[in-house]
Amino acid sequence: MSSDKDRDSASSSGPEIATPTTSGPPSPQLTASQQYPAAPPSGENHHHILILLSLIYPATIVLGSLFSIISPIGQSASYFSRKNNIFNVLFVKIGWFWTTAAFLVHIANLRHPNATHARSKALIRWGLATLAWILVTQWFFGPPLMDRTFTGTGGACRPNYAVQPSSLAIKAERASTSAACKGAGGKWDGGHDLSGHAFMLTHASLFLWAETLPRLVDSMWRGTIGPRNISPLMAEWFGVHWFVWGILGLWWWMLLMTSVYFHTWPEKVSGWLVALFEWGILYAYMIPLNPQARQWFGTPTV
Ligand SMILES: CCCCCCCCCCCCCCCC(=O)SCCNC(=O)CCNC(=O)[C@H](O)C(C)(C)COP(=O)(O)O
Ligand SMILES: Nc1ncnc2c1ncn2[C@@H]1O[C@H](COP(=O)(O)O)[C@@H](OP(=O)(O)O)[C@H]1O
Repeated sequence: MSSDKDRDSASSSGPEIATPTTSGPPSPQLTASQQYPAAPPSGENHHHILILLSLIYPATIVLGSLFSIISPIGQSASYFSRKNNIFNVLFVKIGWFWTTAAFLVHIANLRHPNATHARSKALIRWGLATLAWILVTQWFFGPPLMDRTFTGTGGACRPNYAVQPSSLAIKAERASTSAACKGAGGKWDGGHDLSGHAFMLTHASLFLWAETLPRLVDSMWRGTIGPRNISPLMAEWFGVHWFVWGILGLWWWMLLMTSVYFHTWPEKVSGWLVALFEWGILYAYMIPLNPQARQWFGTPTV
């Protein structure tokens, strides 16, 4: 665990400050009535809150999966058990787009004294999260990791000769990705089918929490302990945080629905575990514990 001393010494050579402190200069955009009467939560507090928040996702997978076994509601069809439900089609299926849009709205509104520098570091962190998403779900020097896991554990695209024209059946037989298999009308069958939804929804949520937590905590702190100037605070919630909260809420609900209606236990758990990988290295380990990493990747800020 890094101390605040470490953190300060790392940030003294650059502007990667997690939150404003009483010793640092107040943001020029804050009026006198908005100045901080006491220190807002430190980077170390953010780290602890982030680790606690990350537990929401395995808990959701466990609860959803148990519900699907125990409850008659979980075993019967519902709107959310349909793959073509509007939230799946319009949001989750292009989930990285929505996550990126919410993140961009957040960094466009940073009120850090050196917001340009803070934004460029945030974009580097987004680039790393995007790379992880691409490698797992889109492309890994050919088929993505989730499809390689599937074929590596004995899965394959099985054509249906009874109903498919032979040209399509041959295409299905040769398919090495789930997208190509589906396109050729085959059945992606037999291997460990890591849940792309469990991966993407957890990965995107953890990324958004890590990036926006200092600002969310700071807003909450100013709304309770800090200066009670309600109108700028309301403007902050509705102008900045609404999009992030909306996406985080929707991703949580859709993860619950995936847990209730789709996949096996091991497939959901492996999707969740893979989602922890890049996030865990960057946000749970390197940024809090390694001053050099903070120089390279910056620190999520207000
Ligand atoms: C009102 C305010 C609006 C503010 C708008 C701000 C400006 C927005 C500009 C945003 C630019 C974003 C650029 C982002 C680049 C992208 O990420 S585009 C890629 C979009 N694609 C996806 O998100 C696909 C996500 N889906 C998947 O990965 C998979 O479908 C899945 C979820 C893993 C499931 O796999 P299946 O095989 O389908 O089961
Ligand atoms: N919450 C959810 N709502 C609707 N469909 C979901 C879902 N979670 C998973 N699915 C569907 O279940 C299949 C496997 O998902 P995944 O492997 O990404 O977890 C996918 O079907 P399709 O690929 O036919 O769309 C996906 O759309």
